[in-house]
Amino acid sequence: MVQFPEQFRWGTGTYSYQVEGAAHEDGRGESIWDRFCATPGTIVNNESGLVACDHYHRYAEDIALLKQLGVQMYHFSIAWPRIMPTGRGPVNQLGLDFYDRLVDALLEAGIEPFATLYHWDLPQALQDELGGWANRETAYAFAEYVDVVTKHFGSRIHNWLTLNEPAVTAFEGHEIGIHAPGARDVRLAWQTTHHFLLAHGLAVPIIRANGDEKTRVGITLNFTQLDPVSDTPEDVAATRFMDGKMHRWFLDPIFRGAYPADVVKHLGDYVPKTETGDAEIIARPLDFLGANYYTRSVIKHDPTAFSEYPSVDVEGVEHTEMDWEVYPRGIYNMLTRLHREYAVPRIYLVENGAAFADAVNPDDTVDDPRRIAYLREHLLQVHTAIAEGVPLAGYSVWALLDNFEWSEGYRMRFGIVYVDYPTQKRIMKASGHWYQKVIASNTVH
Ligand SMILES: OC[C@@H]1[C@@H](O)[C@H](O)[C@@H](O)c2nc(CNc3ccccc3)cn21
Repeated sequence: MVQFPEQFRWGTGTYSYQVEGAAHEDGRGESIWDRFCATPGTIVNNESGLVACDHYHRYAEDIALLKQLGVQMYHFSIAWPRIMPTGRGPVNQLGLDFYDRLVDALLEAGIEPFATLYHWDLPQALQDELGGWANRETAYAFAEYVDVVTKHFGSRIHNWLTLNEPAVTAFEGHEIGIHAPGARDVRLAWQTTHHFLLAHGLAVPIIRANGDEKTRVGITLNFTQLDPVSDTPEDVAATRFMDGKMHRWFLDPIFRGAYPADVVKHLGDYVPKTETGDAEIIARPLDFLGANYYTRSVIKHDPTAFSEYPSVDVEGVEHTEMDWEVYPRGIYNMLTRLHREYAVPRIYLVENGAAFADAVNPDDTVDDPRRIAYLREHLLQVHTAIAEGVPLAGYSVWALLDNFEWSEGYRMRFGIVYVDYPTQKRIMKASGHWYQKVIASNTVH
């Protein structure tokens, strides 16, 4: 049994496009994910977030679940297309009204809102008019949106995350093409990474100016344990590059003020175009780093690869429904690395969780022992990292609810609460009851 620190905060989360639904309600504009999902063949079963978990209408019921769990914090994202339906200019009051209801209900329940300003749902109008994140202008449009939102919520929301996982939305969305907007252009993908980082840096002083003495700002980056399939120089170099692409390309400009030289060298003339002053904007000091961890990837050299090296399957070890290896030691490695190499002032673990094939029993219960085991093993590693001095302030399990899992649609269930989509009925899974006890006792057995 391990005891977590007195002030350690426990949470969970959801994100706008994955749970809200109400895609055409109350003035919400189209997002690039609406457009992407409408393109046949992009999403399993051609599903979309049009209805999702109907959280837009059922948020009070979902907050009651948060209260039942006993969480102290709740991660959610604000949908830019609800606030500014065309991405710039006119503000949609009904969009602000929804998040007013959500935030006020959270505060009423004694739950700290942790708001992410961008979780991949760019207004489609900006994709049409500017080319989306390929255009530097979109970073400035993001800053305008951030100003509107933080002016409105700055006295009630004190923990802000500018972006969720710029690496994932940059490369899955613009290089691999399995996320919105579905581009497959290496040069464009790397250029978007710079515009995401610029957007982040532009947002930081705006959030502070519109907040108060309790306002804290961060960004959420995703981390995967990366190991070479062998110790050959080629496999080691391929792994080092992928660590650069997925991790150091974002950590270094934010915490060290410059892109990592080895990646810049590798990219050659594919390196993003930047402007004087960008580096200083991107490196504006943060109060905390949000970190997501799920799994390990074992990387193999490929002589034809340039920007993406392949990973190999690891046989004989547990995998989740996403075919992600269960590798708890990786969360310890990630946390201690951030502390050792980047001296991050404070860290929140924003997402950690697993998709398993959950099913409802005849008595309306859901047994998910594999998820309990996954969470327990990762939390034990988290505890070891904290005991070694990592300034981890809180942990949030992904996710509160089963939800729209991007290109996988609804077949992947990450929730500690089961969602029966045809009826929208919520059922707390065994992992939810287990997590409730972890929070109440602040211990993991
Ligand atoms: O896939 C589970 C969650 C997803 O639902 C969240 O919206 C997103 O923030 C999230 N990020 C990761 C980590 N990495 C990742 C890698 C490749 C594709 C998608 C996500 C997992 N997840």
